[in-house]
Parts: sequence; structure tokens; C-alpha cells
Amino acid sequence: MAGEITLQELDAGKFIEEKVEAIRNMVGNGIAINALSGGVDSAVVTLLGHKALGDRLKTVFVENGLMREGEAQQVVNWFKDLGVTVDVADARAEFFSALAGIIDPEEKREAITQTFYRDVFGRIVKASGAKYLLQGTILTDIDETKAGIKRQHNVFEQLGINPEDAFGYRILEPLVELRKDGVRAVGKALGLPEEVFNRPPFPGPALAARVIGAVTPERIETVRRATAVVETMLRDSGAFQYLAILHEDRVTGIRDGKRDFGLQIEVRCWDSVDARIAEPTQLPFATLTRMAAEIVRTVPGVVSVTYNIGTKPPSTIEAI
Ligand SMILES: Nc1ncnc2c1ncn2[C@@H]1O[C@H](COP(=O)(O)OP(=O)(O)OP(=O)(O)O)[C@@H](O)[C@H]1O
Repeated sequence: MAGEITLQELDAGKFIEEKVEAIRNMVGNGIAINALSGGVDSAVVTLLGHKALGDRLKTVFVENGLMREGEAQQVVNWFKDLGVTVDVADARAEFFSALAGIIDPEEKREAITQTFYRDVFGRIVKASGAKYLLQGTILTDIDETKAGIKRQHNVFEQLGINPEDAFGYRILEPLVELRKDGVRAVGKALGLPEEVFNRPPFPGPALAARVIGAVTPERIETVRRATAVVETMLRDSGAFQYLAILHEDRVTGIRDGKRDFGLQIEVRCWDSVDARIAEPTQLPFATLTRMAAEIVRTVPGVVSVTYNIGTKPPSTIEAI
């Protein structure tokens, strides 16, 4: 098991050289593949892999219907500018059908994980002929999996699958010694634009992690629109992460002078260094009220907006 390289110990240039070399040695003349979510971890892995293998690294973004507004195109454009071609696989119908009728958070994560790895990405890897899979697992993912906090990471272990036996490919995890701050430093040294290496984390289950209760295309669209408002207004807040959550309960509101039994959005904005502990950002009250007004104005059906003032722990950063 690899140890930890702290941000203080990290020499990003040397780290990049070593990992590029290791990927080249492992893959040889073969083909490797990686799944790019647009988050900093998989973005850094994409660039390391591309530096090592050029076009012999195939990079795939899965359009699962749960991503933010314009996300697929934005990810494709960022990487096009860096000389990397990203394939977009449309699997929206598959994900929504796998999520239909599921309310329990753990079951949602499980359905998304299974659909992603076993069905959609498993199929893509098989068709690509790749024998190596590059993953952006970081040390915090491993800690959280061990502690039983999340079941999203190191999924093969959790699924009881040995990928080499099951799919015939091996996994390379070049970032397992780093935490988020170290990954950002490596991303910067690799030439990723700041809006990518400093991007707030976004969960694996995507917007489905921010919908309490049933996940439908309509409910995802509601949280997607609220997310767009929150992200636009808090982009320069300096916070670690900020998000909108759609609640299941409805509340009585008034719209156009009439009673409206409407939707509730919860806004969370966190200060944190590495996501292990987090505190609510002390946003100016004027920012909060402007954000609430904008959400109610632009997101159909929403009549109430709340701001979370709990801490992690006992909360987690996301809703599920
Ligand atoms: N829509 C997607 N398309 C392609 N790959 C994805 C997608 N969503 C998740 N992944 C893959 O699953 C991994 C785990 O996702 P998750 O969001 O939990 O990770 P993360 O540890 O925050 O990483 P990242 O910073 O890369 O998003 C990602 O690193 C990426 O490889």
C-alpha cells in the first residue's frame, strides 16, 4: 500500500515525471482507457495518461443525465484546448431506468455504481480493447471507503469484482498517495486551467446525490437549475464546495396571490481543506437572500430556500 505524500512534501514536477514513466512502463505498447468526469481527480489522471501514452489513452465522459448544465460540452472543450479528445457516451436512458422507483440513498449509489461500471463503462472498455484502466482514486477515497462513509470509491472491491478476472484489464491509480490539495498542485503543474484544477468537488452520483427521494428527469432538472444559480453566485466566494439540494417534502407557499404547495431547495456552502471536516461558510446575509430570490424566480415550483448551518461531521458534504 502506497504511503501519503503531503502537499508540503510534494514536488509536482518530479511526481509527474515518475507517474508518466510508471504508466508507460506498465502499459507498454498497449491501450489504456479512463473515465473523465470533469472533476480534478480524473482530469489530472487524463493528462498524466495522455502525457504518457498520447492517443493510446482513450478518454470517455459518460452523459448519465445527472450532470450539470452544459457539462459534457464544457469538459470536451477544456480538453480539446489541451489536445485531448474526449468521447461522450450517451447513457441517460439507462441511468434513469436504473434509478426508477429508488428512494434509499445507498440503493441510489449502488444503482449508479452498477450502471456505470458493470453496464455502461464495462461495455465501453470491452469494445475499446484496452487492457489498462486509469483511475483517479485518491487517499481520501480509500480512507472514506475503509471507514464505511461512502461506497462509491474503489468500487470493484466493493462489488466483489476482480477486474482482471472479470474484464481482463488492470487498474492503475497514480494518485493514491495524494489528497485533494496535492492533486490540485499536480493539475496546475500539468497545465490544467485554474477553473479545472480549482473546481469544487462534484459527487460520483452527480445531481442524484442532491435529490432527496425519487430521481426523475424532472426532479434532476429542478436541482440542475438551482445548482446553476448557486454555482454562478458563489463562484468567487472562496468556499471549498457549494451546492443545492432538492427536498422531498413540500411546503406551503404563496405564488401569484394563491396558495402553492411547492418545492424546497436547501443550499449548502462549505469551508474545508480536504473534505474530511467542513464548516458552513459565513456568507453575507445579503448574498443568501439574493440567491434565494434568484432560485425562487428561475426554478419552477420552488417556494422555499434554506441555508444549512450544520458541520461535517455529523453531516456529510452532499445530501446522500
Ligand atoms: N459522468 C462521468 N463520466 C465519466 N466518468 C465519470 C463520470 N462520473 C464519474 N466518473 C468516474 O468515476 C470516478 C469517481 O467519481 P467521483 O465523482 O466519485 O470521484 P472523485 O473522486 O471526486 O473524482 P473526480 O474529481 O474525477 O470527479 C471519477 O474520477 C471518474 O473516473
